Amino acid sequence: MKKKIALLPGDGIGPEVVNEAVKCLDAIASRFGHDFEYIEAPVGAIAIDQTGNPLPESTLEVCREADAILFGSIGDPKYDDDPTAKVRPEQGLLRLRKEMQLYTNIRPVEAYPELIDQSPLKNDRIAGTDFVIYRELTGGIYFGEKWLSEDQESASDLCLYTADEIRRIGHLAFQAAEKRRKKLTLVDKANVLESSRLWRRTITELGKAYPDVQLDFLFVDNAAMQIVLNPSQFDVVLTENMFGDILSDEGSVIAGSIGLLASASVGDSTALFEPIHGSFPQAKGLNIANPVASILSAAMLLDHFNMTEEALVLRQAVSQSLKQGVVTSDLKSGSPFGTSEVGDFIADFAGDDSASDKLNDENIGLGKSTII
Ligand SMILES: NC(=O)c1ccc[n+]([C@@H]2O[C@H](COP(=O)([O-])OP(=O)(O)OC[C@H]3O[C@@H](n4cnc5c(N)ncnc54)[C@H](O)[C@@H]3O)[C@@H](O)[C@H]2O)c1
Ligand SMILES: CC(C)[C@H](C(=O)O)[C@@H](O)C(=O)O
Ligand SMILES: [Mg+2]
Repeated sequence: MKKKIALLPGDGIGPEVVNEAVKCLDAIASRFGHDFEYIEAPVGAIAIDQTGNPLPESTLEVCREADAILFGSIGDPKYDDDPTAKVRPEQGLLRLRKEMQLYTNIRPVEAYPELIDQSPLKNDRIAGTDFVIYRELTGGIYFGEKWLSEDQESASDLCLYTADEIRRIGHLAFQAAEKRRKKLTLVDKANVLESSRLWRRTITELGKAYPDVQLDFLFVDNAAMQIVLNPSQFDVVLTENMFGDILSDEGSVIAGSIGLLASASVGDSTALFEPIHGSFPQAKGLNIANPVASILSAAMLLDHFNMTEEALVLRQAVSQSLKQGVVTSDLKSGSPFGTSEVGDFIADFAGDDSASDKLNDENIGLGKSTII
């Protein structure tokens, strides 16, 4: 199959981890006879340096014309350390999500059996954890009206949601729950926020069309605690933009590292696949970043292309790297393996039909049980 993939490596470790994901996609393409064409375009700080714009029109055009977007990460300390900067790398990602109407961000969170002993959390608490966060991605406080007073003594970010915005992600989250363990937890702050009460009313109403799905509600402060205390209670977690951002980083502690968590952003046009982590600027160029989140994002991209077997093979290869300890130092202190060695191992395994054909398909979760 011929597919056009927009590559937006971005800043910091973005180019390094995307490079490993592309290695893996190439291995899959040659094994299964696909033709993946990559079109690279700048975004974030590098795009500001080149054009003054964190999301140049030409990049947006490349994304619109692609069958999928593989995104690295954006962000640079020179902007993080300057609160007065008018143009910021993050605006490139936010505008891309908005322009492409990528209103649903899907972030699977799992306790991997291969890594469970290394988790900072107690094994018996996290064993069997397998949930997916459906994070609203184009509304809420991120996109509401912003202002800073002239004397710079007060500032505001408006959190605005419409029922339609809630319904469209709500449908996707209920459909995911129907295909999984039929439980949906809406996380909000309805005891305080009017926008959260709108979420509760709208999702409760929507739930009537999904009678097989058990709908629960949890305040976000309690949810933050439950995610580390008793994460296996969750199946699909539906939440607004900022709560989803925060809870997914927290969820990565269950997996063992934020360098493992992938995501898919879907909506009305070309879907985008990206790790949940940022540009980890301290690691740039050091060959120490974990490429697995980016590689598992590529597996979600394969699922999106309906290349189910290909996605499974790639996840099996990741699983082998974890089993055999071919991991970066975030997972095993002092590990001799860097970003590119881990990527090579996974790509070689995924591309070798004699190796991965022998494996049992069972228990390969790694973000699989999700509709995208
Ligand atoms: N989607 C994105 O592009 C995205 C997401 C989050 C943050 N950011 C940006 O990234 C920059 C840095 O932000 P931050 O330090 O808060 O978050 P970060 O996710 O970049 O890093 C936080 C910590 O997570 C760990 N980590 C992250 N990625 C890893 C990987 N692949 N392998 C191993 N360990 C990894 C490191 O210990 C790191 O110190 C900022 O400019 C921020 O705005 C971008
Ligand atoms: C960089 C930032 C705008 C982004 C977000 O908050 O959505 C990041 O934290 C993420 O999780 O993708
Ligand atoms: Mg985040």
